[in-house]
Amino acid sequence: MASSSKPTSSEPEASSNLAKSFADRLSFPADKASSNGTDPKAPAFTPSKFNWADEVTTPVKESSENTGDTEARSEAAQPPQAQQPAQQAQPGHATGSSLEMAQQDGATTWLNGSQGLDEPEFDVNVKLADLQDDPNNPLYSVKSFEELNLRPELLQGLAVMNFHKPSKIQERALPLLLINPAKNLIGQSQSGTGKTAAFVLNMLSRVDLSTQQPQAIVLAPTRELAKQIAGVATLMGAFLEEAGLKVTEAVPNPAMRGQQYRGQIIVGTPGTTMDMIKRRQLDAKAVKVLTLDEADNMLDMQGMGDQCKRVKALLPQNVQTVLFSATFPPDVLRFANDFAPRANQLTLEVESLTVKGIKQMYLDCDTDEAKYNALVKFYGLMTIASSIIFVKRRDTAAEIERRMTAEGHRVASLTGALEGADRDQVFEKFRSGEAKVLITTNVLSRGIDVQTVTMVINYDIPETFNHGPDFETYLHRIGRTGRFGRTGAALSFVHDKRSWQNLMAICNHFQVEPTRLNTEDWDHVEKMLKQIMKNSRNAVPEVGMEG
Ligand SMILES: Nc1ncnc2c1ncn2[C@@H]1O[C@H](COP(=O)(O)OP(=O)(O)OP(=O)(O)O)[C@@H](O)[C@H]1O
Repeated sequence: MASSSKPTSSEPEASSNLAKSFADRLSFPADKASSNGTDPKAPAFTPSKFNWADEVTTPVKESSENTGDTEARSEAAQPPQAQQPAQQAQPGHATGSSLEMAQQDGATTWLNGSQGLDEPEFDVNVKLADLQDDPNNPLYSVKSFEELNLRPELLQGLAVMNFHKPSKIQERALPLLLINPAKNLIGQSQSGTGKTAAFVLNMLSRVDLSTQQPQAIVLAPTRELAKQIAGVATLMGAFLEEAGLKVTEAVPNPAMRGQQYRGQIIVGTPGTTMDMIKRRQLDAKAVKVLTLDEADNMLDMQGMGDQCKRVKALLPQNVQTVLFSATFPPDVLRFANDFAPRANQLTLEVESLTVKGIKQMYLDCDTDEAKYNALVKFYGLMTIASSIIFVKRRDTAAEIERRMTAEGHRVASLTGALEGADRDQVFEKFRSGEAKVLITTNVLSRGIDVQTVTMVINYDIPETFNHGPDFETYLHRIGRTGRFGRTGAALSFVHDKRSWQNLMAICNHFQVEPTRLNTEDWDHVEKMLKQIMKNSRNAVPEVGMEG
């Protein structure tokens, strides 16, 4: 539901007005004197579990290295290891097994195919095919992949993945990407709408398979996301393997020390990719496509912008530059235009950015410690298929992991404190379903595509460095659920004036009105959650896109 007021800045005064206007509408004190679920006088909590997992959405896939723990940013601490998630194909020599996987053992659901949808109890009105028939939906498509003159082997790959029709971003971006002579593209589309397939198909269409010299490079902010993209390219190109297709990861990996990086498609993090080119382990002379996924994050000069610029400077001048993200804040968009000059652009208005299938809620707590109690109550209330808890700091992640494990929950925690092999292992534990709850920092806020995720929790509201609201991170975090037309829920915890103001500023920015869950009455919370999920499943998402 869109609010009528226009988004404003994160300045304290603007925020407190916002908070007040929300408070008026939601009967909630703007100064957050706060009511609460930790109140000893609150009605006794009786956990009559309902099974969220049964009721909500679907299957599994893959993952992401980056951004922001509080203590450490980014890719810096990413040593080695190339362990692949059990279900993910081994880039470079993947295809036989990936195809087998695609054809048996429920792999089609893992491959996200539209026919692989395992419809939840309330999901009667939300069928992927229906969503792709709605012109207002970002998944809408009237055209077919066949019309794009793709290599026949790619059509076979798409069919195996159960990609029957292109989504709106694919339908619009692909003709622009595939045009000859190649043109640069800046593409924006909501989270979970299929941007990966768009840029992967472009690369797979352009590479010359008679040589294994690198010809296309994708840069992603995290180890996990690079691996995920490599997995998609390998699967989509499975039928080209015989013709010589090789997809190679450029993430920290001791096994590659001194080795040559071969393969037409290289998917890596910017630091490793740059190092490999500089050390001449990666011959970039023939590279004709450079793609940046999560491009606004990648071009952020406080983050990886410098590394990306340096990689680009090492490539041939006429390289096709392709930038994709769900978010392009205006200042980054200007920078993106310098990085990808004269690019065709597909962008969205800010009010179109949220995925309507994601129900947004918040819980009000008295103190930081009260948030933990509320978290535990919340998890006691229902069984959630898979969920991600986003926190600001590594030590918070470790503490929640310790306490939830002690309470018998199957949790995993992945922060920048972990390195290569350990990261892969923890993430695989979550992706495979062995751990139902992933506790993480912003390191995994972007790009991860694990379809069983039905709930995202903002234990800490995402903040910028100066403690203002971080709009983009919020959007990417909640976008870990509600993938490709599925429904999901996002629950944000507020506990003081700043967290409250930041959340309200974020909601106003994206013109959404979050539902307040009243922690004074957990039975009521349970009823509301049931109702919310039921309604969100019956709602048909409506989002437009500018051409
Ligand atoms: N045409 C299609 N038909 C069916 N499923 C698709 C299609 N295109 C993409 N998907 C599936 O949709 C899911 C989301 O796709 P993807 O990860 O590319 O989203 P995204 O737009 O890159 O999201 P984010 O902004 O979060 O990175 C994936 O599981 C993918 O396999």
